[in-house]
Amino acid sequence: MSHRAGFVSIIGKPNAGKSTLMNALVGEKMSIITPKAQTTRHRILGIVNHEDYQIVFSDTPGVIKPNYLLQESMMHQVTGSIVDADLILLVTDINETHDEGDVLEKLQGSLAPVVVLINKIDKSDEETVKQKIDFWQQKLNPKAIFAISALHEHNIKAIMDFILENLPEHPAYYEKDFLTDRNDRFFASEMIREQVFKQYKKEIPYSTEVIITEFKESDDLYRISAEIIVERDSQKNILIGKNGEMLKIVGTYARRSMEDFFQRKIFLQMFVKVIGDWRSKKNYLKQFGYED
Ligand SMILES: Nc1nc2c(ncn2[C@@H]2O[C@H](COP(=O)(O)OP(=O)(O)OP(=O)(O)O)[C@@H](O)[C@H]2O)c(=O)[nH]1
Repeated sequence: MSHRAGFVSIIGKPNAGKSTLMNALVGEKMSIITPKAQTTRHRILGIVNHEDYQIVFSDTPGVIKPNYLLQESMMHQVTGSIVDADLILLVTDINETHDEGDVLEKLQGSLAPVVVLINKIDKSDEETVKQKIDFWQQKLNPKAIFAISALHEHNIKAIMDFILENLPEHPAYYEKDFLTDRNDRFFASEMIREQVFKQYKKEIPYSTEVIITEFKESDDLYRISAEIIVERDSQKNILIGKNGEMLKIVGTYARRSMEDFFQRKIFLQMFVKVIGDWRSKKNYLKQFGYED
Protein backbone atom coordinates (compact mmCIF):
# COMPACT_ATOMS: atom_id res chain seq x y z
CA MET A 1 0.00 0.00 0.00
CA SER A 2 1.19 3.53 -0.70
CA HIS A 3 2.14 5.90 2.08
CA ARG A 4 -0.21 8.62 3.28
CA ALA A 5 0.67 11.79 5.15
CA GLY A 6 -0.92 15.14 5.88
CA PHE A 7 -1.54 18.09 8.13
CA VAL A 8 -4.70 18.13 10.21
CA SER A 9 -5.47 21.42 11.97
CA ILE A 10 -7.63 21.61 15.05
CA ILE A 11 -9.35 24.96 15.32
CA GLY A 12 -12.24 26.54 17.21
CA LYS A 13 -13.24 28.99 19.95
CA PRO A 14 -11.31 29.14 23.24
CA ASN A 15 -12.27 26.35 25.63
CA ALA A 16 -14.03 24.24 22.98
CA GLY A 17 -11.79 21.29 23.86
CA LYS A 18 -9.15 21.46 21.11
CA SER A 19 -6.21 20.53 23.33
CA THR A 20 -8.16 17.72 24.97
CA LEU A 21 -8.98 16.38 21.51
CA MET A 22 -5.41 16.68 20.27
CA ASN A 23 -4.12 14.71 23.28
CA ALA A 24 -6.79 12.06 22.77
CA LEU A 25 -5.91 11.71 19.08
CA VAL A 26 -2.16 11.65 19.64
CA GLY A 27 -2.38 9.50 22.76
CA GLU A 28 0.14 11.68 24.59
CA LYS A 29 -0.13 14.84 26.65
CA MET A 30 1.15 17.37 24.14
CA SER A 31 -1.04 20.31 25.04
CA ILE A 32 -1.87 21.65 28.47
CA ILE A 33 -5.53 21.69 29.39
CA THR A 34 -7.22 23.99 31.87
CA PRO A 35 -10.80 25.13 32.40
CA LYS A 36 -9.84 28.68 31.38
CA ALA A 37 -10.12 30.15 27.90
CA GLN A 38 -6.99 30.99 25.89
CA THR A 39 -4.76 28.43 27.57
CA THR A 40 -3.04 27.47 24.33
CA ARG A 41 -0.82 30.25 22.98
CA HIS A 42 1.24 28.49 20.34
CA ARG A 43 0.55 26.21 17.49
CA ILE A 44 1.76 22.81 18.66
CA LEU A 45 2.35 19.84 16.39
CA GLY A 46 1.47 16.36 17.59
CA ILE A 47 2.49 13.62 15.18
CA VAL A 48 1.02 10.14 14.89
CA ASN A 49 3.40 7.77 13.12
CA HIS A 50 2.70 4.43 11.54
CA GLU A 51 4.46 2.33 8.95
CA ASP A 52 1.84 3.31 6.33
CA TYR A 53 0.98 6.85 7.38
CA GLN A 54 1.91 10.00 9.29
CA ILE A 55 -0.71 12.39 10.64
CA VAL A 56 0.59 15.80 11.68
CA PHE A 57 -1.96 17.38 14.01
CA SER A 58 -1.80 21.10 14.92
CA ASP A 59 -3.38 22.29 18.12
CA THR A 60 -4.00 26.02 17.85
CA PRO A 61 -5.01 28.92 20.12
CA GLY A 62 -8.75 29.56 20.33
CA VAL A 63 -10.08 32.08 17.83
CA ILE A 64 -10.76 35.52 19.35
CA LYS A 65 -10.73 39.14 18.31
CA PRO A 66 -7.22 40.20 19.38
CA ASN A 67 -6.90 42.97 21.96
CA TYR A 68 -3.16 43.05 22.36
CA LEU A 69 -0.04 42.02 20.47
CA LEU A 70 0.26 38.59 22.09
CA GLN A 71 -3.26 37.73 20.95
CA GLU A 72 -2.44 38.98 17.46
CA SER A 73 0.47 36.58 17.33
CA MET A 74 -1.82 33.80 18.56
CA MET A 75 -4.27 34.52 15.74
CA HIS A 76 -1.49 34.52 13.12
CA GLN A 77 -0.66 31.02 14.24
CA VAL A 78 -4.25 29.94 13.69
CA THR A 79 -4.19 31.41 10.19
CA GLY A 80 -0.89 29.68 9.42
CA SER A 81 -2.22 26.34 10.48
CA ILE A 82 -5.34 26.75 8.34
CA VAL A 83 -3.26 27.58 5.28
CA ASP A 84 -1.11 24.46 5.75
CA ALA A 85 -3.98 22.08 6.41
CA ASP A 86 -5.00 19.08 4.34
CA LEU A 87 -7.98 18.67 6.63
CA ILE A 88 -9.50 20.98 9.23
CA LEU A 89 -11.17 19.77 12.40
CA LEU A 90 -13.49 22.51 13.61
CA VAL A 91 -14.20 21.86 17.28
CA THR A 92 -17.32 23.43 18.74
CA ASP A 93 -18.66 23.14 22.28
CA ILE A 94 -22.24 21.83 22.07
CA ASN A 95 -23.24 24.40 24.67
CA GLU A 96 -21.47 27.30 22.95
CA THR A 97 -23.76 30.29 22.88
CA HIS A 98 -21.40 32.81 21.33
CA ASP A 99 -21.43 33.54 17.67
CA GLU A 100 -18.76 31.48 15.90
CA GLY A 101 -18.59 33.89 13.00
CA ASP A 102 -14.95 34.73 13.67
CA VAL A 103 -13.97 31.05 13.36
CA LEU A 104 -15.88 30.67 10.11
CA GLU A 105 -14.32 33.85 8.78
CA LYS A 106 -10.88 32.35 9.33
CA LEU A 107 -11.88 29.25 7.39
CA GLN A 108 -12.71 31.24 4.31
CA GLY A 109 -9.09 31.40 3.23
CA SER A 110 -8.83 27.62 3.10
CA LEU A 111 -9.48 25.05 0.42
CA ALA A 112 -9.09 22.15 2.84
CA PRO A 113 -12.19 20.10 3.66
CA VAL A 114 -13.71 20.85 7.05
CA VAL A 115 -14.98 18.31 9.56
CA VAL A 116 -17.20 19.66 12.33
CA LEU A 117 -16.73 18.06 15.74
CA ILE A 118 -19.54 18.83 18.16
CA ASN A 119 -17.78 18.34 21.47
CA LYS A 120 -18.82 17.83 25.11
CA ILE A 121 -21.90 15.79 24.24
CA ASP A 122 -21.50 14.21 27.69
CA LYS A 123 -22.90 17.50 28.95
CA SER A 124 -25.91 17.47 26.64
CA ASP A 125 -28.81 15.34 25.41
CA GLU A 126 -29.80 13.56 22.21
CA GLU A 127 -32.24 16.21 21.07
CA THR A 128 -29.64 18.99 21.31
CA VAL A 129 -27.09 16.83 19.49
CA LYS A 130 -29.57 16.38 16.63
CA GLN A 131 -30.31 20.09 16.50
CA LYS A 132 -26.63 20.99 16.44
CA ILE A 133 -25.90 18.49 13.68
CA ASP A 134 -28.69 20.06 11.60
CA PHE A 135 -27.41 23.54 12.42
CA TRP A 136 -23.86 22.79 11.24
CA GLN A 137 -25.08 20.90 8.19
CA GLN A 138 -27.04 23.99 7.09
CA LYS A 139 -24.39 26.48 8.07
CA LEU A 140 -21.28 24.93 6.59
CA ASN A 141 -22.20 21.81 4.66
CA PRO A 142 -19.00 20.19 5.97
CA LYS A 143 -17.33 17.05 4.70
CA ALA A 144 -18.51 15.26 7.85
CA ILE A 145 -19.94 15.94 11.29
CA PHE A 146 -19.16 13.94 14.42
CA ALA A 147 -20.73 14.32 17.85
CA ILE A 148 -17.95 13.60 20.33
CA SER A 149 -16.66 13.81 23.85
CA ALA A 150 -12.95 14.52 23.73
CA LEU A 151 -12.75 14.22 27.50
CA HIS A 152 -14.32 10.75 27.59
CA GLU A 153 -12.72 9.74 24.29
CA HIS A 154 -16.11 9.07 22.75
CA ASN A 155 -15.99 8.79 18.94
CA ILE A 156 -12.25 9.46 18.77
CA LYS A 157 -11.67 6.25 16.83
CA ALA A 158 -14.32 7.26 14.28
CA ILE A 159 -12.47 10.55 13.71
CA MET A 160 -9.15 8.74 13.32
CA ASP A 161 -10.68 6.36 10.76
CA PHE A 162 -12.15 9.29 8.86
CA ILE A 163 -8.83 11.13 8.84
CA LEU A 164 -6.98 8.07 7.57
CA GLU A 165 -9.48 7.59 4.75
CA ASN A 166 -9.04 11.21 3.71
CA LEU A 167 -5.29 11.61 4.15
CA PRO A 168 -3.47 12.39 0.87
CA GLU A 169 -0.96 9.99 -0.60
CA HIS A 170 2.34 11.55 0.36
CA PRO A 171 5.71 10.58 1.82
CA ALA A 172 6.27 11.33 5.51
CA TYR A 173 6.97 15.00 6.28
CA TYR A 174 9.02 14.24 9.40
CA GLU A 175 11.22 11.43 10.65
CA LYS A 176 9.05 8.61 11.94
CA ASP A 177 10.37 8.92 15.49
CA PHE A 178 9.41 12.61 15.60
CA LEU A 179 6.44 13.23 17.90
CA THR A 180 6.28 17.00 18.10
CA ASP A 181 8.02 20.19 16.94
CA ARG A 182 8.43 21.33 20.54
CA ASN A 183 11.37 20.54 22.80
CA ASP A 184 11.59 19.49 26.45
CA ARG A 185 12.10 23.07 27.60
CA PHE A 186 8.82 24.06 25.97
CA PHE A 187 6.90 21.26 27.68
CA ALA A 188 8.50 22.11 31.03
CA SER A 189 7.44 25.76 30.70
CA GLU A 190 3.93 24.72 29.63
CA MET A 191 3.54 22.53 32.72
CA ILE A 192 4.32 25.52 34.94
CA ARG A 193 1.95 27.71 32.91
CA GLU A 194 -0.75 25.06 33.27
CA GLN A 195 -0.53 25.36 37.06
CA VAL A 196 -0.60 29.16 36.89
CA PHE A 197 -3.82 28.88 34.86
CA LYS A 198 -5.25 26.43 37.36
CA GLN A 199 -4.28 28.12 40.64
CA TYR A 200 -4.94 31.83 39.99
CA LYS A 201 -7.97 33.89 39.06
CA LYS A 202 -8.63 36.91 36.92
CA GLU A 203 -5.82 38.41 34.90
CA ILE A 204 -2.84 36.60 36.45
CA PRO A 205 -2.80 33.64 34.01
CA TYR A 206 -3.14 35.93 31.01
CA SER A 207 -0.34 38.20 32.23
CA THR A 208 2.08 35.35 32.83
CA GLU A 209 4.83 33.88 30.71
CA VAL A 210 7.24 31.16 31.76
CA ILE A 211 10.85 31.05 30.60
CA ILE A 212 13.09 28.07 31.27
CA THR A 213 16.51 29.44 32.14
CA GLU A 214 18.23 26.16 32.99
CA PHE A 215 17.55 22.59 31.88
CA LYS A 216 20.31 20.21 32.95
CA GLU A 217 19.88 16.53 32.26
CA SER A 218 21.57 13.72 34.07
CA ASP A 219 20.69 10.03 34.17
CA ASP A 220 18.42 10.13 37.17
CA LEU A 221 17.56 13.84 37.51
CA TYR A 222 16.57 16.89 35.51
CA ARG A 223 17.57 20.19 37.08
CA ILE A 224 15.16 22.88 35.82
CA SER A 225 15.09 26.60 36.61
CA ALA A 226 12.32 28.87 35.42
CA GLU A 227 11.42 32.52 35.46
CA ILE A 228 7.76 33.34 35.81
CA ILE A 229 7.17 36.71 34.21
CA VAL A 230 4.27 38.94 35.19
CA GLU A 231 3.37 42.50 34.23
CA ARG A 232 3.11 44.24 37.60
CA ASP A 233 4.47 44.13 41.18
CA SER A 234 0.95 43.49 42.51
CA GLN A 235 0.77 40.36 40.32
CA LYS A 236 4.15 39.24 41.58
CA ASN A 237 2.90 39.44 45.16
CA ILE A 238 -0.23 37.45 44.38
CA LEU A 239 1.76 34.87 42.45
CA ILE A 240 4.18 34.31 45.31
CA GLY A 241 1.48 34.44 47.99
CA LYS A 242 1.88 34.78 51.73
CA ASN A 243 5.20 33.25 52.79
CA GLY A 244 5.61 31.91 49.28
CA GLU A 245 2.78 29.45 49.76
CA MET A 246 1.08 29.92 46.40
CA LEU A 247 4.27 29.56 44.42
CA LYS A 248 5.05 26.44 46.37
CA ILE A 249 1.75 24.90 45.28
CA VAL A 250 2.48 25.77 41.64
CA GLY A 251 5.95 24.25 41.97
CA THR A 252 4.73 21.07 43.58
CA TYR A 253 2.08 20.32 40.94
CA ALA A 254 4.30 21.39 38.04
CA ARG A 255 7.11 19.18 39.30
CA ARG A 256 4.76 16.20 39.55
CA SER A 257 3.57 16.75 35.97
CA MET A 258 7.16 16.98 34.81
CA GLU A 259 8.15 13.80 36.63
CA ASP A 260 5.26 12.03 34.91
CA PHE A 261 6.11 13.46 31.51
CA PHE A 262 9.89 13.05 31.57
CA GLN A 263 9.94 9.90 33.70
CA ARG A 264 12.74 11.42 35.76
CA LYS A 265 13.14 12.96 39.15
CA ILE A 266 12.89 16.74 38.81
CA PHE A 267 14.57 19.45 40.79
CA LEU A 268 12.62 22.63 40.05
CA GLN A 269 13.53 26.20 40.97
CA MET A 270 11.33 29.18 40.10
CA PHE A 271 11.86 32.94 40.23
CA VAL A 272 9.24 35.62 39.66
CA LYS A 273 10.13 38.66 37.59
CA VAL A 274 8.19 41.75 36.52
CA ILE A 275 8.32 43.03 32.95
CA GLY A 276 5.78 45.83 32.49
CA ASP A 277 3.31 45.25 29.64
CA TRP A 278 5.31 42.44 28.04
CA ARG A 279 2.22 41.22 26.18
CA SER A 280 2.20 44.40 24.12
CA LYS A 281 5.91 44.69 23.44
CA LYS A 282 7.26 43.30 20.22
CA ASN A 283 10.80 42.67 21.45
CA TYR A 284 9.65 40.61 24.44
CA LEU A 285 7.11 38.64 22.41
CA LYS A 286 9.85 37.78 19.96
CA GLN A 287 12.22 36.82 22.74
CA PHE A 288 9.51 34.59 24.26
CA GLY A 289 9.02 32.74 20.98
CA TYR A 290 5.91 34.37 19.58
CA GLU A 291 6.19 34.90 15.87
CA ASP A 292 4.96 38.08 14.21
N1 LIG B 1 -17.46 17.75 29.84
C1 LIG B 1 -16.50 17.84 28.93
N2 LIG B 1 -15.50 18.72 29.11
C2 LIG B 1 -14.54 18.80 28.16
C3 LIG B 1 -14.55 17.99 26.99
N3 LIG B 1 -13.48 18.31 26.24
C4 LIG B 1 -12.81 19.27 26.93
N4 LIG B 1 -13.44 19.58 28.08
C5 LIG B 1 -13.03 20.56 29.10
O1 LIG B 1 -13.10 21.86 28.56
C6 LIG B 1 -12.06 22.70 29.11
C7 LIG B 1 -11.23 23.31 27.99
O2 LIG B 1 -10.54 22.27 27.32
P1 LIG B 1 -9.27 22.54 26.40
O3 LIG B 1 -8.94 21.27 25.72
O4 LIG B 1 -8.20 23.24 27.18
O5 LIG B 1 -9.91 23.60 25.38
P2 LIG B 1 -9.18 24.42 24.20
O6 LIG B 1 -10.17 24.52 23.10
O7 LIG B 1 -7.86 23.82 23.86
O8 LIG B 1 -8.99 25.82 24.91
P3 LIG B 1 -8.01 27.09 24.53
O9 LIG B 1 -6.63 26.71 24.87
O10 LIG B 1 -8.57 28.16 25.40
O11 LIG B 1 -8.22 27.43 23.10
C8 LIG B 1 -11.25 21.79 30.04
O12 LIG B 1 -11.72 22.00 31.35
C9 LIG B 1 -11.59 20.40 29.53
O13 LIG B 1 -11.47 19.41 30.54
C10 LIG B 1 -15.63 17.04 26.84
O14 LIG B 1 -15.73 16.27 25.90
N5 LIG B 1 -16.57 17.03 27.85
